[in-house]
Amino acid sequence: MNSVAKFVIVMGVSGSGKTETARRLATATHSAWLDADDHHPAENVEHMRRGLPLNDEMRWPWLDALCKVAIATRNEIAATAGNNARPGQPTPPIFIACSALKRRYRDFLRTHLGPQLVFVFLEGPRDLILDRMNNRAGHFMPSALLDSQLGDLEPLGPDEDPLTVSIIAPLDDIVWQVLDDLTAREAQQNRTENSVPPGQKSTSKGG
Ligand SMILES: Nc1ncnc2c1ncn2[C@@H]1O[C@H](COP(=O)(O)OP(=O)(O)OP(=O)(O)O)[C@@H](O)[C@H]1O
Ligand SMILES: O=C(O)[C@H](O)[C@@H](O)[C@H](O)[C@H](O)CO
Repeated sequence: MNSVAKFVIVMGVSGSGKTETARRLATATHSAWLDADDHHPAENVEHMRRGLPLNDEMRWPWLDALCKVAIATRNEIAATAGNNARPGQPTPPIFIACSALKRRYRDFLRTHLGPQLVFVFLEGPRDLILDRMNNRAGHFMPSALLDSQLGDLEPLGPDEDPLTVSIIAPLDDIVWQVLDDLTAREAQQNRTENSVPPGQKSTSKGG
């Protein structure tokens, strides 16, 4: 499948379905996935557990740690793929569940993870998200923090090559919408590359 993206970040507020979506995307493509929640410093998790929203200062070290893990994972996969060399077989992207609420966080992720990064924004009504948060068990994030999450949220702008998906749809539909879009991006990239005269081909596509 798609090789335009090295990383696909599933973003949105708490409870919008990032974890489930990223996990299912990875299963469908036999790829890896990461949950950004696993890379918060312990103080951040404790802060949220107590019902307090994170601020920028608390989010920067977390995003930095996440980038390091994402790059290490990508390198590990590339090394393994190299050992099993299957020529012409592109490496699927790593799927990452990460809130990435603000534009400046996404710019940081772009700077550190490179341009082959696609953001998928899970968009939905507050009441539906609240309901899903209240009905899931064993998560540290209190639903009382949803409004601060919505307050911080800066949806993808038109210049961010946005892929926005409604979370009203069942998870399987969301997964297929994302995969269809990634495939379309891949086809578009191939068309663009094939329209470039030989000798001037872009080298930006990598594995
Ligand atoms: N499209 C959907 N239809 C039905 N249930 C969903 C859908 N998306 C997510 N859910 C359910 O909603 C709950 C919240 O989803 P999930 O934990 O994946 O959200 P999240 O964005 O990762 O939240 P957090 O950032 O707090 O970890 C889960 O119980 C999940 O199974
Ligand atoms: O940016 C943030 O405020 C945090 O990442 C939160 O989004 C939580 O980590 C997550 O939503 C809870 O699971």
